[in-house]
Amino acid sequence: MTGINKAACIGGGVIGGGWIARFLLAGIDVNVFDPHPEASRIVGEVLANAEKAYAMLTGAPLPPRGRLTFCTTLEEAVAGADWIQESVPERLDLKRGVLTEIDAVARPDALIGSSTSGLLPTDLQRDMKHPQRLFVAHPYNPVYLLPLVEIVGGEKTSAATIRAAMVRLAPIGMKGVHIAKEIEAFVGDRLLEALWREALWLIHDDICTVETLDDVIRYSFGLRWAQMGLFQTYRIAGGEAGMRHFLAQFGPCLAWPWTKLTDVVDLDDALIEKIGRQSDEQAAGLSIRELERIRDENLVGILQALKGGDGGRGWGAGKLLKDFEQSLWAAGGRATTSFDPSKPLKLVETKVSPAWVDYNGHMTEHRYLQVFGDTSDALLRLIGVDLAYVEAGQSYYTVETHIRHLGEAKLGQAIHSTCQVLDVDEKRLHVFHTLHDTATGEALATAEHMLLHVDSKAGKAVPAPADIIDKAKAIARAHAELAAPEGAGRHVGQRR
Ligand SMILES: NC(=O)C1=CN([C@@H]2O[C@H](COP(=O)(O)OP(=O)(O)OC[C@H]3O[C@@H](n4cnc5c(N)ncnc54)[C@H](O)[C@@H]3O)[C@@H](O)[C@H]2O)C=CC1
Ligand SMILES: C[N+](C)(C)CC(=O)CC(=O)[O-]
Repeated sequence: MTGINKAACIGGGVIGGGWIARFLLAGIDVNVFDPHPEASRIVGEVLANAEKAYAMLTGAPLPPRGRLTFCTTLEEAVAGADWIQESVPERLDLKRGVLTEIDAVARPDALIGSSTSGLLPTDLQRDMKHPQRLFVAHPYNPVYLLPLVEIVGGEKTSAATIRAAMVRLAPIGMKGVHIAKEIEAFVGDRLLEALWREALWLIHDDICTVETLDDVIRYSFGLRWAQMGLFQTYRIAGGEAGMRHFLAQFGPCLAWPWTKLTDVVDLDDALIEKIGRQSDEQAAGLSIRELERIRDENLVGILQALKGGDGGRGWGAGKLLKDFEQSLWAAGGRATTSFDPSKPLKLVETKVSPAWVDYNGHMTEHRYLQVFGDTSDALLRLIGVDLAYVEAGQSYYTVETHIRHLGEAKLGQAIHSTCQVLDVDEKRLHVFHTLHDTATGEALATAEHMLLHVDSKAGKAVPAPADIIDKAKAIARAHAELAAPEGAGRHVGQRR
């Protein structure tokens, strides 16, 4: 088994809530145990954020959302789960107690991950009867958008557990990295804490305010780090001589008195008050929920930009997103498998993402083509032209497109596309797509395309196989009974 069938989340706060959303939106049923009286409200709010973000992140067909169940005992929550994620507060005694309780009632083959930010798995597994299945699965906030999970084993964790944990992350759109040796705070939080310690000194010593410090990050290396890490960035900074030159030039600076990294600032009342006040000023009245919305929209935009990186192949977290989407398309998800012949096919449902909006405040031109292209792709999958078919050497290429813009699609608006197949022959597929406002049904744009069946290696049009043509013709026959779409056959400059 390489996927998670049922998950249990013990603790449903900031991180537990993020895990719950990640699992549910990947189609996995989740049981939750959290004694907090408002746990279901808090989880509900995180889930609502996650759903908004996913609607903007991807047009790929997500599986039906998993079932969410709040349980009154830990035992009830853990029953039947094959991945149990502990996300209770960061206290060794509390986590040990909870993990030992999980261990006593979990399925023998269940994997048990801890979200701890820095505790050693060896310490966490000390009292467990089956410690071989406990590992650290350290995520990043927001768990539903940031894909990384640091997987760390303790002295008693089995190699099989680590392998099993790693393979189960890809199907939920995450990237596991196995940290070879356990160490407090692993890799990510080691780095973040070094930065955090130095940042607190800079505020303490009145070198800058929290806002200036954040500006220094987000207008410079913060942007770089989303797409290349520290070492690849510095390799480039070494110029043509690369990393070795970089180390020769900047290595000696490490011995200069640049940092206070080894000292820990005293977070006394005065410093807490100073940081709190400056942080309030920086927030300028925005609530945590509003800041989360802005953060999520920005992360969606960055992930989408990275999906188009490296010449469209996708780069880093964007490549991971692209691969995840391909697996969603391959799995079919919500894609139409049977169709109602009395209507055009409804093929793509999505929301207008922040990265799609232009200076006019509405969806920019090329995103229309993107949605219409996705609509053609969905139609092709429906008639059997899927990734395996394309990899085997044949495909359909779009050779002509005419888009009409009839209305405006605004940020966050729910939209969907429909397709009417106008004509099919052995090489050609003539389609008419319409983009609708989902709330009103209003047509926002139409696109008419001619697609040609090609042998990709030979680079020339060839007849499609009979089974593909038969499926396309069955749809075209049904669609021939519908009224011809208004606007079909129009060209630019034509009188209405
Ligand atoms: N907040 C962050 O940025 C990150 C936190 N983490 C780690 O995730 C874990 C959870 O942290 P947060 O979600 O931030 O804390 P949180 O305080 O938001 O949530 C903790 C939740 O655990 C619940 N809880 C307490 N005792 C419990 C018990 N015995 N059984 C079940 N639930 C219980 C609480 O009611 C609360 O809802 C910690 O280990 C933390 O280090 C990891 C990555 C990032
Ligand atoms: C502050 N923190 C140590 C809990 C942060 C993390 O563990 C990871 C993150 O999301 O920054």
